[in-house]
Amino acid sequence: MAYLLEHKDGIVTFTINREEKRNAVNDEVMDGLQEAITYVEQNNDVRFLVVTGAGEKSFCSGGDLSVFHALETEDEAFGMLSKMANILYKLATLPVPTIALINGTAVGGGCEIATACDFRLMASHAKAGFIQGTLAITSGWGGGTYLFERGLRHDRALKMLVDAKAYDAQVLYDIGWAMRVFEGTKRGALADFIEDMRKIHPSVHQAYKEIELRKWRERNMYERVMEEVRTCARLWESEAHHQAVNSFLTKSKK
Ligand SMILES: CC[C@@H](C(=O)O)C(=O)SCCNC(=O)CCNC(=O)[C@H](O)C(C)(C)COP(=O)(O)OP(=O)(O)OC[C@H]1O[C@@H](n2cnc3c(N)ncnc32)[C@H](O)[C@@H]1OP(=O)(O)O
Repeated sequence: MAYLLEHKDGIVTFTINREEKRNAVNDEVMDGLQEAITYVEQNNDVRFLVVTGAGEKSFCSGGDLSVFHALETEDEAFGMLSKMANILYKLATLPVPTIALINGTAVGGGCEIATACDFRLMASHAKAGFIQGTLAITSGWGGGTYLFERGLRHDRALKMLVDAKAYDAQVLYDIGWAMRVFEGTKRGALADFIEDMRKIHPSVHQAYKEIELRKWRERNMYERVMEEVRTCARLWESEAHHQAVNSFLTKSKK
């Protein structure tokens, strides 16, 4: 199974379960994340949604290039990108707090998933970055748009995007992208992080999230996310992008 879904003590945990592919996202993972979101929407006893990856090496390495390299044109790319962008928009606008429990490398779309969550807790050995630029594309699942809304200084957010490289956890904490850097188990880090929040009535959490979401609606977040998708789709069909993906896939096979 490409993902695991668990509901325990009010916490729904969605785990991308493709360690051998560094938890890359394929259609099954996308559908699983949608399933997790629908479950949270329909069950009032869910207090938190946690997204994480199996193992210790990777949180998520972004879109599965071995599958999505088959998408050649702008229209083909738009189909895949907008599917995940819509799912991440639902994740980002859930009424319960969402937590990216970053157990290992989070790059490309993996960094976008983490940015769509309210909070990012990072293992000290983990790295994260919007490395899409190395593939001659921009972020395409809405992550760039969320990044500019996450309260980081504008120059730091922009630098993350244009550097297109993975940063250490401590750097990401220093610039305000990661809220905590943890040693030890992710279960322990999560329990510690939600200890105070747990004591607060869920209606209060929902009310605060609604304040933030009202601001997002006023700022046309959904339309901006879809514009990001279109931009990425346009770059996707370039020769530079297809060459960069081929070069990654060929290197992997050696
Ligand atoms: C499509 C949407 C777009 C977006 O909108 O954001 C994207 O997400 S683009 C995808 C961006 N992601 C990448 O470019 C990441 C590529 N992967 C890596 O850079 C590295 O694999 C890693 C994540 C830094 C991990 O490095 P390492 O620990 O050294 O592992 P390997 O490189 O040896 O990988 C092991 C295994 O996994 C396969 N793999 C890794 N990432 C992907 C991926 N994104 N898609 C498909 N397959 C992936 C890799 O090919 C290896 O496979 P084998 O050679 O068969 O063992």
